[in-house]
Amino acid sequence: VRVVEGEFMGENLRIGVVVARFNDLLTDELLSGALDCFERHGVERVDVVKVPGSFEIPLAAKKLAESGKYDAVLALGAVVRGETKHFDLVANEVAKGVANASLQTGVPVIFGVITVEDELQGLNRAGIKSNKGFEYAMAALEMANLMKKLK
Ligand SMILES: O=c1[nH]c(NC[C@H](O)[C@H](O)[C@H](O)CO)c([N+](=O)[O-])c(=O)[nH]1
Repeated sequence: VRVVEGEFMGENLRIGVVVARFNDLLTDELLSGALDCFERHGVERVDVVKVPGSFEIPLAAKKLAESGKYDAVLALGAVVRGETKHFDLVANEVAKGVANASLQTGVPVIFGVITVEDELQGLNRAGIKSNKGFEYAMAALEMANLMKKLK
């Protein structure tokens, strides 16, 4: 049996990050966790693109992916149901948009958008209990390295 999987080395990788400003109390934490992960794995170059909200992530993510300049793109956002009536609309559109950006370009686009009931749940995922940003960055590293093996 031959198992193919991506390692976590960051040397020679170029990663693009798209982060939404909406709920930046949470997304700033996700971003710092992701940047910490990339730095500690020796990623050579990380470019960060900021967008107003999660709904705008797919367009920016697709632009980065189709530029051919990145081995993987990480999408970071926080959709909080809380006061939002169109929580499901935003969350579903972002998930679909991120998946399409990846499939249409052949570049891994990691779905790092936390969808939570309220701010506290968000904070638990953005630093109190764990930092999902770091975890999503690991997925970006693994997929970037895996793609190089599948070429
Ligand atoms: O990233 C988010 N954007 C949100 N809305 C903004 C949306 O992403 C767009 O930026 C906006 O609709 C303009 O296109 C959110 N809510 O509506 O609650 C949210 O929870 N998270």
